[in-house]
Amino acid sequence: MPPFVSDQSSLALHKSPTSAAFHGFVRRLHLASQSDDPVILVGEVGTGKRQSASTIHNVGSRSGGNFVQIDCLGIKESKFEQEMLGTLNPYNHQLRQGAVSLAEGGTLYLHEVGELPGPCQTLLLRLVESNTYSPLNSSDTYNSDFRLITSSSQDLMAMVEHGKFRNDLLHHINTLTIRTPSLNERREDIPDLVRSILLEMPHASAKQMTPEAMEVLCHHKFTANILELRNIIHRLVGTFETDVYSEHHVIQSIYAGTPSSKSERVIEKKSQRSMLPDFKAYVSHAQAKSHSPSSDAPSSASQQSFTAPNNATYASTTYHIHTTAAPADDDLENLSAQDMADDEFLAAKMAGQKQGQAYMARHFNAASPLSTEANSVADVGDEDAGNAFTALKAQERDYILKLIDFCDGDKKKAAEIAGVTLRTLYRKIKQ
Ligand SMILES: Nc1ncnc2c1ncn2[C@@H]1O[C@H](COP(=O)(O)OP(=O)(O)OP(=O)(O)O)[C@@H](O)[C@H]1O
Repeated sequence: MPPFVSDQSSLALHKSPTSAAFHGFVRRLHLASQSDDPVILVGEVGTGKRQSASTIHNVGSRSGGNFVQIDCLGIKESKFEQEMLGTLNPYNHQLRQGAVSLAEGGTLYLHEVGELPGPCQTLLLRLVESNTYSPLNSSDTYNSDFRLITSSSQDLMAMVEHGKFRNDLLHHINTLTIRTPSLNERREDIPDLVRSILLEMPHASAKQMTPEAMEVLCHHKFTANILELRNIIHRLVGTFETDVYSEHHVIQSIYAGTPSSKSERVIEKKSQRSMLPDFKAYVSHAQAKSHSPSSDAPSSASQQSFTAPNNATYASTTYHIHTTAAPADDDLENLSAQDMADDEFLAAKMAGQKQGQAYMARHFNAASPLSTEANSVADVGDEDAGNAFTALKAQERDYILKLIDFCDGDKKKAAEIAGVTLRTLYRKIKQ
């Protein structure tokens, strides 16, 4: 593929960004656009490195020239040389221009420069040291005049330490280093990004999302950043025939990716691994909601049950999958005030008692996931109270075990969702 000469649109530098991370980043892009020094953009996959390079070009003094980009991923030495320097046809003496010539007066952008094989790194070093080049098959030497922008999603310093990247080349290309923030660091920008992605798509500009759908998206743990967000939005538009997307549509779009390449498959797997417990927690709440007698009523309590208790269901953005050590048995014997409050809460959840409902309304504003069964138990007469109590304990234990299962064994997460302490959770499954 020949070097790509692009005039693609820039990030809107004049638009005031929402998040502090993006604000600082845009300011650095703006400063870089005012200089002519080499820039290296470092950041995770899909954070907008390519787009940022084109922005620096479009806003800077070289915008009258071309923005020429070469993707260094998997490029072979001979190909890189041809693409960079151009080739003189020995038969008709026609010169096929390379990227260096095309970028004259403009910008040369090398995407994922860390992927360049050793000999290509040497070629690039010679070029940036001498500012001259000779096309293949030609003995003529030309002066080069381009601004160099590179990008990397790898740690080039570590690559230098491991002998995989030339130290001297790194020092030629990293005069200005700009880190592209990950989407997880700038979640406040997601609604704006969603709108701009929808606006770009044919027939999608009027589409909307419910607040709950946007909330799901804003709490998703992105592993491929804006690239992943774009895919989710495109999948939404391409899959569901509706003008307003719900959280169910969004969740399905997050999980319904059908990756086409090996690398995308890896990304998708990672994404699924990181989201699974939160998703399962969502499912458990959705199921509980649909079994609840009030599930169809659009009351604020049932609407909020997705985020309650403690906003823990999927609101945790730094959720890690891990196993949690159980407290020692002795610790479980001594009940604290919190333990007793938790007992009261769980008992209320299971029994549906009046004061329990008040307790839940006061503390969690949540509908009980077991309210159907709980109400039926609460209806029994006094003489059956002992049996009912034993049944409740069994249901309570069953509920917690199911919750732990939904959370892939993560008891801390299960405790968060149940709205009790980890200690209480252990006590409940032991009894
Ligand atoms: N500010 C933005 N607004 C809307 N879309 C954006 C923005 N920045 C990037 N994108 C889109 O996100 C996708 C990824 O951007 P880009 O290719 O620039 O990222 P990258 O870091 O170079 O990715 P990769 O490392 O995967 O090649 C592209 O489709 C791009 O159009």
